[in-house]
Amino acid sequence: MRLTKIESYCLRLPLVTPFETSYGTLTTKAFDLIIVTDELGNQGYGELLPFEQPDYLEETLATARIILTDHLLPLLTDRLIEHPQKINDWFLPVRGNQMAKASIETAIWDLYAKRQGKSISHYFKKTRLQLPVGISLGVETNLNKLVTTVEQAVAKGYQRVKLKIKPGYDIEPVKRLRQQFPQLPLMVDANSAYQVTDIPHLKKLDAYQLAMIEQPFAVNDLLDHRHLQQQLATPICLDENIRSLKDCQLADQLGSCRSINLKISRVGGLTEALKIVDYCQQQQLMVWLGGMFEAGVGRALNLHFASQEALAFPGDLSASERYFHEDIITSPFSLVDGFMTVPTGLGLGITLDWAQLNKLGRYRLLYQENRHQ
Ligand SMILES: O=C(O)CCC(=O)c1ccccc1C(=O)O
Ligand SMILES: [Mg+2]
Repeated sequence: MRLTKIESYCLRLPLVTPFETSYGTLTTKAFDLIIVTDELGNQGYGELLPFEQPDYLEETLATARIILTDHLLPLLTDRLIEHPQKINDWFLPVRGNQMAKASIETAIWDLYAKRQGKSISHYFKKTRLQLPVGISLGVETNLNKLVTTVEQAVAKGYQRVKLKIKPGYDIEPVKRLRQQFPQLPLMVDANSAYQVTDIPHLKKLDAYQLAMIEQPFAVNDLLDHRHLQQQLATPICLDENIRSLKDCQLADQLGSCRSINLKISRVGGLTEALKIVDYCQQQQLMVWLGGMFEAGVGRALNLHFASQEALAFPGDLSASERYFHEDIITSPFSLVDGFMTVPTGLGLGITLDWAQLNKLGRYRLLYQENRHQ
């Protein structure tokens, strides 16, 4: 197949509740919807997901837009695409910038699946149609409010709770939640807020039967994580550290973690994400799906991907209404009786809400084939 047109809609969706992490507070999710069209008129969709600030990872939405238009699209637009698995290799001249790569790679996977008359799940192993999911909660220093929020999440059917922590807000909220919810699958995420000198303090978390502690140390620090894992009974989960299969192998073989938070965008797309799932299965390393405040298109992809039996632990995969007042697809995803349903239909199995896109988005034509060449 050939790409004849590449378009984007720049969007800014205000969050229903501001989300505080160890590094700052997010009030609006800005992202681009990428739309690719082939010579038969089929379309594929992907989300460009970096945050506006370089605080979670180095990439920002602005840098990713430049990488995409100036460096990635020229590697793609004149080529015949036989299979989306090839795209990662074509992108090798561009170092890093995984989220820019993933936006277009995932859009092409969607296009490819539609062209073949298949659901995207067709390309994954052992998928389910209904998924138990988890919720990721920001810092809430009023512990009574925190307990109420968790009660509400549990009542809605979320089956696992992740709490953001930071120095000065860690043991107390965890202790309180454990007292109130003795059986709840609970975990914490520090987003790199701690240092190796905090190890004695972090070891206190072992007392609360946490499912895991996510990314306590710096984004590129496998040695300190290894050091901590050797002294900690609770599994360490890596998020920011893992950008590729190689990163995953290195972390695993060093003993820096026992679990991987896999985000399709953070590892450069579906092809690499699928390789990571295979590796984790072979090595019996736990792997589960994380989130980037995806809107309907990214969330659909996440649902399909997380439906693989290999990702048994409930992901950061909440209903759309928990993040946004309005979405960009016609049937935003909801939680029913504690489960989310994977869409059926071709490709991602969703329908874009064009009225919403035109109302909320700023249109850009990124590429159009010149037929007269
Ligand atoms: O619900 C989600 O989409 C994931 C929430 C989350 O924890 C998160 C959100 C934004 C940036 C980083 C992270 C993270 O997993 O560290
Ligand atoms: Mg994380």
